[in-house]
Amino acid sequence: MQDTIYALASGSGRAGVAVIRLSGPQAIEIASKLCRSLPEPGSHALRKLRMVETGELIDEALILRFAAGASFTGEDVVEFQCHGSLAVVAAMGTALESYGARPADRGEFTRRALENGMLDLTQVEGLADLIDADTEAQRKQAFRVMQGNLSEAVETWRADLLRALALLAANIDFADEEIPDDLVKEIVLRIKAVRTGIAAQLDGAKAAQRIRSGFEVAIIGRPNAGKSTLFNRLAGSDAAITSSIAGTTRDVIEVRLDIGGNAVSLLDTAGLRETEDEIEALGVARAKKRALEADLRVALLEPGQAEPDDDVVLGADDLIVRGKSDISAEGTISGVTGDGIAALLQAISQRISADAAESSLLIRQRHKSALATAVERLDLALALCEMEADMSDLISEEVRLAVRSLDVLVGRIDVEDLLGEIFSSFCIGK
Ligand SMILES: Nc1nc2c(ncn2[C@@H]2O[C@H](COP(=O)(O)OP(=O)(O)OP(=O)(O)O)[C@@H](O)[C@H]2O)c(=O)[nH]1
Ligand SMILES: [K+]
Ligand SMILES: [Mg+2]
Repeated sequence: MQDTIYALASGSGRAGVAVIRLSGPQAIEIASKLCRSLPEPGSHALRKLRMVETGELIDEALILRFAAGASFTGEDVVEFQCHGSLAVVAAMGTALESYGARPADRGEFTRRALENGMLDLTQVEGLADLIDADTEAQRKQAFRVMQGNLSEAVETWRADLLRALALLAANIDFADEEIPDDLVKEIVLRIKAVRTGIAAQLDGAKAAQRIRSGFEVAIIGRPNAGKSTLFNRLAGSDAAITSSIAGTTRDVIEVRLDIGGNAVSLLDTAGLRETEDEIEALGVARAKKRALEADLRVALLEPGQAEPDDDVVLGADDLIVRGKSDISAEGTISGVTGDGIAALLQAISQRISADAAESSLLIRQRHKSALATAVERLDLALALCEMEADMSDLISEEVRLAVRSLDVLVGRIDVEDLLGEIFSSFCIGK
């Protein structure tokens, strides 16, 4: 029999209310000892909680009871909304353990939800992201995946491919006879439709992962252009050292910001120039590399500089700003006075939002890999469909392998290998 597990599901420390969740085959029995009569499944009631042997009162709590099959884990679940003191939570733990429950491991409630089919693997990943969400875009994206939007898409593709397989099986039954054209056409149409749907998701994978991990924005320019000063102004802190000595910044310095509802990693970089200084040269190399990899570059020009140098090639979307507007007539921005900062943030926000709008539901690298494999298989299948000879057997095999990739994606197969990694990021009580 499964253990019955409990954990504090709300944040730890002093609070108005502490939510303690109890789940497992003995949940009802254990909870009944503490509060004599439980509310009906699917309802709640206020109850005094006491130790059955001594009659000692622990707390008065709101009890929520969920029926097996209609709870988060799929098991019998009782939630106690107690007073949120450390002492009440500790006393509840002692009581629950004395009646046979044990503390839950990290992510154990969610693992049970997965095992009981309440969530699939992508939904678990969406849930993990929702709990970690800092920005509005992260929340929206995680919520969609947790709700099962990716699962639904996968199930639709899977059903279409299974239908294609059924048609192929019928095709094989025609053996040496002429294969009906219509049948081949329908098989090809179905495979193509699925391929198109998957490809659209793959197109948005990069943006989806950027929403999750943050868009990188690199400030670049000549030494002493005022990059670090601008960086500190945008970051709202003194994260980077600034000075009048050219070549002050060496390492890439990074701060996390929320710009217009998107997570951004803002990068300060070494001033770009030819230099004899070995360490500064390393810094310049790093600056170039990170600037090229970044999603957006902000080229800061020094007074008198007509256009950006070509150390780092800029794209059409990259931003060019003229610095030190407090001492230079052509300047548009000043890290010292804050002039033009709002407009720069607005421009960054606009570009990132445009990228973010392209995002799909593929919030993990493994989603992308699984679907890329599926597309490869479908492309092979489609190439085989073009052949003169009857390739039904080989086509079926490729389609089956594509279905297999979809099954891996939602965790229908090969799930065990992934669980450790996925649940290690969960907190206790989830
Ligand atoms: N007047 C004025 N001075 C500025 C402004 N921004 C930076 N400075 C000055 O310019 C000098 C260089 O500033 P930094 O922010 O260190 O420049 P940097 O581009 O990071 O320099 P490196 O890291 O050496 O490449 C310092 O003396 C700053 O005080 C500005 O907007 N206006
Ligand atoms: K400097
Ligand atoms: Mg600097």
